Amino acid sequence: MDKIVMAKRAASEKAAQYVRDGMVVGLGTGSTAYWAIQKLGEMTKNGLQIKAVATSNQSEALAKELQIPLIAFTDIDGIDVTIDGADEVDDEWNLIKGGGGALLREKIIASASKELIVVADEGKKVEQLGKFHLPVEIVQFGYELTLRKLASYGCIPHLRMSGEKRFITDNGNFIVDCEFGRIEQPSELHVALNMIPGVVENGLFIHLATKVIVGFGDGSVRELGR
Ligand SMILES: O=C[C@H](O)[C@H](O)[C@H](O)COP(=O)(O)O
Repeated sequence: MDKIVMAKRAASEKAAQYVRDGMVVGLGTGSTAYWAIQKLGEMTKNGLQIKAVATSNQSEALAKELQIPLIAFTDIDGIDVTIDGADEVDDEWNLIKGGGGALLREKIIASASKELIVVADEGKKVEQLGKFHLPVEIVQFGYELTLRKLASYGCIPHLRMSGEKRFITDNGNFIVDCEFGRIEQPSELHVALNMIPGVVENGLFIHLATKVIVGFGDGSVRELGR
């Protein structure tokens, strides 16, 4: 198995150990969270009793395929634990997410979770956020204007494409990948970007992660301390 895949899988399988009978579990999105969902599928097959909510149509489909029981939001008060990946994690455990375009649903579910366990390969750990272009979900109407506003915050905005077409999120919106280079003040930027009319949500996850598990190419894992 490829070393990065091994790292992603190891971190995800470690995170799954925190899931207990009776929990409501948030299923993340992406190539790392994929392994957590796989592991939870195996655990439910072996008798683990959980109910899950998914952060994307893709993860929901995978959960169904693995026969992980899903529950409607109307039937839960909150979420016990969510396991999700990240594109970048800094020393404060602030994150950039949304590389797969799922940031809005991910943030709604992370915000409703008592625990957000972030699973990542070692390449995702950074000292400062911003090398990865920050994904921002925007409504389609007037997107040219929203792009200009985003640029006024010091980034080069790239409207995300999927082949020849514009990428459309599960919520019917566009994604703009904002090239900042370095993000000096993530908390302030997070608030400022969400104030722009047309912006639905941005991929900065500030103080939401409660645990970060990093996987390595040799299959070992490390839980980060703060
Ligand atoms: O929109 C996608 C999510 O935020 C992913 O969790 C993030 O992009 C990390 O994905 P991956 O585990 O595939 O690197």
